Amino acid sequence: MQSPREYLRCHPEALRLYAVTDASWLGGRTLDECVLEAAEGGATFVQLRDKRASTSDLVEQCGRLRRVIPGDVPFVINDDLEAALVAQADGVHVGQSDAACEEARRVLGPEKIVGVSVQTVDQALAASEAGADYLGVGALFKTATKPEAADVCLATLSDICRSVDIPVVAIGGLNEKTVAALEGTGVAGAAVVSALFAASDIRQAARGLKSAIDRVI
Ligand SMILES: Cc1ncc(COP(=O)(O)OP(=O)(O)O)c(N)n1
Ligand SMILES: Cc1nc(C(=O)O)sc1CCOP(=O)(O)O
Ligand SMILES: [Mg+2]
Repeated sequence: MQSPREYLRCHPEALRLYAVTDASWLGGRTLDECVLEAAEGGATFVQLRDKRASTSDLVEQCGRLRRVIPGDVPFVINDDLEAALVAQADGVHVGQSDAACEEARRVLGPEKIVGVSVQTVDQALAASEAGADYLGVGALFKTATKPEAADVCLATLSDICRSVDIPVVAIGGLNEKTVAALEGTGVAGAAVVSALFAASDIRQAARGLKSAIDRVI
């Protein structure tokens, strides 16, 4: 059977509509039902992101989410290497203040996906050299989900895409309208939190986002 890492290498389009969870946008709905709706609407990749959850909470949430996420949709955990290892997630996403990419690779092994957040070309080259499978670049637009996120302009995003041969996803303030700005940048996809999980109809929001992304990428 193909490993998650090998699957992503063969199917970079799996990054097109990258759903990042955030429990604060769910408005009383369960995470499981929201992620199921996102997947049914066309989300192609899922990241479990819960900055307040303990490792054991993440492992438990991961077990429940795995049951609703289709088998061909890669599923990674944000930040927590131990949770990703214990829960047997498809991989982990780490930022510049988290465990280093090399450490993530050492802990999870050669078959899992390691995604790395970068904001500059130098960081992108370093992450690629360290064995990252894809890069997350943001924040492209201001976002209430993470108001403290540093700005990255579209020119830097394009430079990063040109400088590495691994796929890049953009993140930060992306919605059905703003994804149009990604045209021509070279990104493989858009990572989205609130435009999916704050929507009253998540399935419909995912469909709209997927169509909008397919028009520009
Ligand atoms: C796809 C994707 N890109 C970027 C990030 C941000 O990661 P990081 O900088 O580590 O910040 P937190 O998400 O941990 O607050 C991401 N999570 N996903
Ligand atoms: C989790 C995260 N990381 C970012 C970064 O720039 O690294 S922006 C962000 C939140 C994105 O949320 P929304 O889709 O609601 O704008
Ligand atoms: Mg992080």
